[in-house]
Amino acid sequence: MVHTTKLWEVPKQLTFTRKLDPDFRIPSQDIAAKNEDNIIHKPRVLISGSFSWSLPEVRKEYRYLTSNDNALESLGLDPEQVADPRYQKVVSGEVYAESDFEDKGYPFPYAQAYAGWQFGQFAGQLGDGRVVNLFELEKPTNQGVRVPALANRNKYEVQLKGSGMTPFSRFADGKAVLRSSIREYIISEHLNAIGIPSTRALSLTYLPQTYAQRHAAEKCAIVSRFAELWIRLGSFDLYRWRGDRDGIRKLADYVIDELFTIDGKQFQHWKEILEKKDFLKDSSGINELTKYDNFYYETIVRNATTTAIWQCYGFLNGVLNTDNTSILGLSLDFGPFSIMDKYDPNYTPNSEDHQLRYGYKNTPTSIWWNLTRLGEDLAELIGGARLLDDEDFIKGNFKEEWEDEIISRATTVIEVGGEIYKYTFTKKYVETFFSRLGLSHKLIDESDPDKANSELIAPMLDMLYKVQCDFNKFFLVLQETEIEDESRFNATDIAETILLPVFNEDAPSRYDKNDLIEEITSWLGIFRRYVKESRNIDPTHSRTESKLYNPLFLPRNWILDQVIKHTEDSAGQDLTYLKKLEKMSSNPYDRSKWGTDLKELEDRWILQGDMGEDYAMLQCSCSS
Ligand SMILES: Nc1ncnc2c1ncn2[C@@H]1O[C@H](COP(=O)(O)OP(=O)(O)OP(=O)(O)O)[C@@H](O)[C@H]1O
Repeated sequence: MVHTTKLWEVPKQLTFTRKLDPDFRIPSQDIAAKNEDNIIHKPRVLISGSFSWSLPEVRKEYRYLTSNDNALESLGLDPEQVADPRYQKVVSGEVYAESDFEDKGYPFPYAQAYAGWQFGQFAGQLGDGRVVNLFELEKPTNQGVRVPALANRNKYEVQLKGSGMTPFSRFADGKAVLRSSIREYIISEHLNAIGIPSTRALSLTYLPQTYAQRHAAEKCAIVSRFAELWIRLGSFDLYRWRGDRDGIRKLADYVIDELFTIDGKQFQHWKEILEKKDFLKDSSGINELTKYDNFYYETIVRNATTTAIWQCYGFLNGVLNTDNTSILGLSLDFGPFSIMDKYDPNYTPNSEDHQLRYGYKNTPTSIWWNLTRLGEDLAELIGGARLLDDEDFIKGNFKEEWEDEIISRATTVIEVGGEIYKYTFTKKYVETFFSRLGLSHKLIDESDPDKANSELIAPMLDMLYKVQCDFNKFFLVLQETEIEDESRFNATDIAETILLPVFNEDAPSRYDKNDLIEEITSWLGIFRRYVKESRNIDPTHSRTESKLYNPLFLPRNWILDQVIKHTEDSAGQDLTYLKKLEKMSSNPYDRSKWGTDLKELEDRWILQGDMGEDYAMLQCSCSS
């Protein structure tokens, strides 16, 4: 579908600021516009309120670099407009340097308040320290993007990252460097294109005269990005910390009304997903679910789903604090992320995460840990189901005699949530690996998805750990390998001649090659049985469907580093590498969209694990 809408012409609104309370020091946009004592950019702790009005800081020079075609499509925007200065001034925030921006239809921007648990410790108030939220855009009716329809909001919230200081900047500078901005810009759209729920990135603007001190002085940039909602688990942590019962309820009602309600009825996506399981069967006291219980379970199911898909693609965020965990289960905030090159449960891309808290094997438990904090934030709402209409409860006149009942019910709701999380995670994990292996989901026993995990997937990962081949390439090679034809199937041959070269023979291995061949052969036998059963149970299913799930290209760390260096060295003048990476990572299943330029570079970038040890399993720091 060809869109003709121009960004500077579409109606723009804000819902968050209408439904939630402002910082009481800046109660109106007029006061923010006066900006006495630079209050909209000065860090401080808010004693109340969900947001502060703020404006992007004005920079000396803005140089528009690029926009993502899939993102333009999702927003229903005309792709031709990106060359127009009116478009470029919106996505860089430059338009807000003009005093008449409100007359032109742009609402006054704001920064959200939130808090967070970081590496297991409560960090107090955080908030959008280098982000301003600009406006909402209606989604076009025909969405051409291949992402699970998790959210049901008919609009996106657009914001800028790296746009300067806000009341939430704490001790930092409000800036984002070009390096981290390129990384976020590329990975957001790559994840979305793979089919992993994610916040999205629309554009990248370079600030050639703005520097930030990181390891060295680095040039800065601004990413414009969008999501159905930018609320994090940490948003709820803030109100609990403040002891603000009314704030928690308002925020929960906002999320429920905006996201989990269709035609006035609360949407119970989680119940549809878990149709076959009755999690409440053995839990006395919570048979009647309130809207807050449903909201909590919805958030659990969405996060379990996303976490499972991350694991199947080896994606690691690197910093999964509650302020980086989305209420909607979107991948969010891309710092030291990576896509794991070789299967290693102990891998973390974050060079500062010495405890491996956010390493591969600890990711599912870390997200559940965060969701437990959310359960505690919501404890009075999920525990006080019987009291939800009580006037004293609503007004926050808490009575001691309620306490036991609230604690007991909230504990049960959270415990049931744990079961829901475990089951949803396992089911999605097995389903996603089945898709990558070209197997029909009909083979999965819904009452016990773990069975296929222990029979097929766990041994596969064990084998991949020992063999240390490239994780993604394994699926690509396997999907091209004949498995079913009896006359052509010889597991040992396949192990030796087809799979072993992929298995990086030169890499040092603690395991004997013959033992490895035996293990591969044995696993191929199990896999072959699954392939046959898959065809028997679901004759319409074809193994080639795996091509829709196995990306031909991944933006690995070394590729990102190369593109960043090339773009930085040319001071943002030579965008050829960036544009090439953008095309390949936004269309990872479709080579025909990669363009005809830089073919040699393309050939190197798709070598997957064959680049050698120096290019694999790289780490980076949080500095951004
Ligand atoms: N350079 C900076 N200037 C101001 N605030 C910052 C800066 N870097 C990080 N922060 C703030 O510190 C907190 C944690 O930072 P983190 O790196 O997780 O988030 P972020 O990448 O800035 O933002 P987001 O989560 O919105 O992508 C956030 O509140 C963030 O706004």
